[in-house]
Amino acid sequence: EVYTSVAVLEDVINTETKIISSIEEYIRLESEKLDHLNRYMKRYQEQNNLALRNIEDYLENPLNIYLLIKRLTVELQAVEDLIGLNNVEKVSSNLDLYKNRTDFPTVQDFNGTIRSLAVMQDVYRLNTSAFASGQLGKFKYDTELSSWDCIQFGNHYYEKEYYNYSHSWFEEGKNRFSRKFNEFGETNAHLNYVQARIKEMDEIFRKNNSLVNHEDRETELFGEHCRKDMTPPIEILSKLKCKYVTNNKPYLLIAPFKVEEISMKPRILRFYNVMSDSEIEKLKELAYSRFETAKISRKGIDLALDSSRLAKVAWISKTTHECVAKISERISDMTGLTTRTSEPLQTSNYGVGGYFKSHWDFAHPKFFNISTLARRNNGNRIATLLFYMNEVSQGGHTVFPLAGVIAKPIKGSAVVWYNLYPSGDADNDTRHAACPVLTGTKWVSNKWLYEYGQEFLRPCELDPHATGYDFFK
Ligand SMILES: O=C(O)CCC(=O)C(=O)O
Ligand SMILES: [Fe+2]
Repeated sequence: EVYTSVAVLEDVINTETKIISSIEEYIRLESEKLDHLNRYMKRYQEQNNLALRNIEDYLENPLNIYLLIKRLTVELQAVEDLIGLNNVEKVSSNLDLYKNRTDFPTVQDFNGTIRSLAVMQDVYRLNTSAFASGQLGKFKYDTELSSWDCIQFGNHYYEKEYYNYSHSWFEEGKNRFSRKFNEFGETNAHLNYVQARIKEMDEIFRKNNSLVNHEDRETELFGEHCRKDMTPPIEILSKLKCKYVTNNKPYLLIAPFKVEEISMKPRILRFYNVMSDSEIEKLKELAYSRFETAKISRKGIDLALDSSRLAKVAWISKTTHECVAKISERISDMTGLTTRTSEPLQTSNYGVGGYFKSHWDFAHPKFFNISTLARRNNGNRIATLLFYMNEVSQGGHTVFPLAGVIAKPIKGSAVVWYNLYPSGDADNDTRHAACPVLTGTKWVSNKWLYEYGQEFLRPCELDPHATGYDFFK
């Protein structure tokens, strides 16, 4: 599918250009054919009218007889050939060529796009009329949805039994119908359909005596944080520090890491300027060609469920390019941990309204048999580094609903936290989500470090839930 990545859609626009040329070519061929037929027709008519004026006189002339026979044999055959000339096939085979491309959108993409836009509307509580007239957050685009489009959204919410959203979309569809925002030759049948649905839902509302809205629990949980202002309250803010960190590395004395605490519990840090613009461009390029296979190679304890994550991901190993190895070294310097047991870097590009519902990055003992996992892999995901590769124009924040923490994408920065206590116990408060991208796109890279190999770098402490241990000592 293509709607799960905005980057993939860039190519789709070029394919669309080619499709438009194909259709233009078809119209040109068909127009030529019709012009030709028109000329034949005119000649036929002239001759026929002439004959009809006085049939006997007409047939007196042997040349007319010759021409009559000619018209109805040789010429008619030519006309028939012209009518039968199949431009459709020629163009269809061209179109098929484009449609068979792996990045060509399908009807599933169309439905997926509606689904994700609906999540976006729900999370950001976008007003239906405003949304349909191109108002997305603080931006107003001059793109309008038609009556037909509104019906599609209405249907989507109807099927999910989100009746008040459904109702508002059908209402919008009705208004737009009368305001001639309709297309595809919509008829009154559409309007009747919309009115029937509205009536049906009014009935449901009347029976339930209130508006019904079955909001998705997970969406509700992180949505609340996605809508919030990102500045933490002053009493928390005043306790958070920032610092230059060298981690006892001589070369870091010259260019120390700029680190900021963004949460105390769980402890979450943001490192600034830890991925350069050229590294970002390189990673995007490497990721792009790996997006397809990435889905297949997704295995093990990646907890991402397809339905809960709307992004394309690529796994990029250290050996792929020197910049990936460099980033790995930097990660060691930042955390004081080894990357030897880590997973390859995961680079993701979010799709239309792309989001990632609340999850833990580690295999949670509640859902996984940790001892089998530990034997198979390098233990559990001890720490997460989340690199932001661009600034999202609206939305796309990372939120930690249980901790009440919001991290905004800042290009070149990385947000870092431990998923596990020094004892190896899970830190439930690290549960987090990626808010839908409202406008723009979002690129991130994740690095997950594993327990194995960290024994001496991050030793156990007496208190199993000790949080004293830090990335910067
Ligand atoms: O993109 C984000 O903000 C979070 C991504 C994330 O949580 C993940 O990939 O595990
Ligand atoms: Fe995550």
